[in-house]
Amino acid sequence: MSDAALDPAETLRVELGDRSYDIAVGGGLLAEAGARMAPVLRQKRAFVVTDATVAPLHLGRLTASLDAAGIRHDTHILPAGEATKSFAHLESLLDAMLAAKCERGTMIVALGGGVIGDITGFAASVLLRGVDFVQVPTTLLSQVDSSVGGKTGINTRHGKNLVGTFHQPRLVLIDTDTLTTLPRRELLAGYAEVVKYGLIDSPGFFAWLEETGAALIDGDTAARRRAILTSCAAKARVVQADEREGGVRALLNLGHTFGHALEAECGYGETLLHGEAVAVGMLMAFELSARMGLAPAADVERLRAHLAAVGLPVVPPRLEGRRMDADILVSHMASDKKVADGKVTFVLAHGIGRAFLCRDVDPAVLRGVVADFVAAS
Ligand SMILES: O=C(O)C(=O)C[C@@H](O)[C@H](O)[C@H](O)COP(=O)(O)O
Repeated sequence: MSDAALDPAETLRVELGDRSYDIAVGGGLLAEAGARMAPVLRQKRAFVVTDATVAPLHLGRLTASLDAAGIRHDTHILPAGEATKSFAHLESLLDAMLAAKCERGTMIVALGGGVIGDITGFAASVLLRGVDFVQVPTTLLSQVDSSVGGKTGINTRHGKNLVGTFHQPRLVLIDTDTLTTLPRRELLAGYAEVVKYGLIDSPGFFAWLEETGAALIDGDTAARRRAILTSCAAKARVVQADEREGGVRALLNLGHTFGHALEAECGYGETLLHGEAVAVGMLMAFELSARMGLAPAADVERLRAHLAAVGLPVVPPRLEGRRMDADILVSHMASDKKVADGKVTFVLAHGIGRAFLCRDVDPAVLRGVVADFVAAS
């Protein structure tokens, strides 16, 4: 069933003063993209960025809608995958935008998953000192998380997303029908970020996911839409309260300090997808909380059981048959953006739905948690 068979698209608003924008969620929205973008265009011109996987699936519908709305457009296709979030691809993308003679009024459109949204948003934020962009996320992960909130960036050899900007989109257009072509592994990776919102401050949502998660993953369109709307609303609330991560926004990073360390060790390839790393990372954060006497062990087991039940990883992968090195993983955490005065701020939890920030993690307990997860791999 297409999501279009449900109610018409629903719209949320991210209130950020003159940087406010709508998030439209519904089935069939790609076909309406041109008309929906029209009110936020400064000129009838767009530059669409996508990747080699998404282009054959969805680019035609988007460009047809731009044609129908009389919006002239260029397109640029990047390779698919996390490795695309690099200085080299940023340079080639900016070069293509300049070669196409993009102007300050040209709308940059990111059509794809988190990688495309992050690098395209970054390019838009520096092109001609900043131009507008629209997020058209096509993966569950980008629909529930990365397309909202204005974090853009690329990875460097020092770590994940270490170079980037805050640059809010002018519109987020979520066509839930794009999930029908998403490989199950990608869908699951995005589902990890959905679970994250339950863990942060919504135990009722987590309980609903325990009931509904499997059906959602198997294709229940109403459940998918509800999960996307709930996640985007939760993210919008946090971003409105703390746009540039001076405090509470760091809660959205639950699982990411561990997750980014795992991704760095895996080399940003197909070995471990971002959402998979976040799944393992969230469990590590809960285990650390429990070992510090801050969270009930029963909640750690509840989280482990749910992640395993839907098919997400609960231990780090092996690399070419070998276990990762716990000390190297801990050393990656020193590059976390939440480091202040040389100390990492961790997102821990007093239990499901009760995340908080903690600056006082005992290094020996942390090392023990990482070592035990690695040993279980
Ligand atoms: O939007 C945020 O803030 C988040 O932390 C959401 C994360 O899920 C997302 O992966 C984000 O890109 C990570 O940000 P980073 O600052 O840790 O690179």
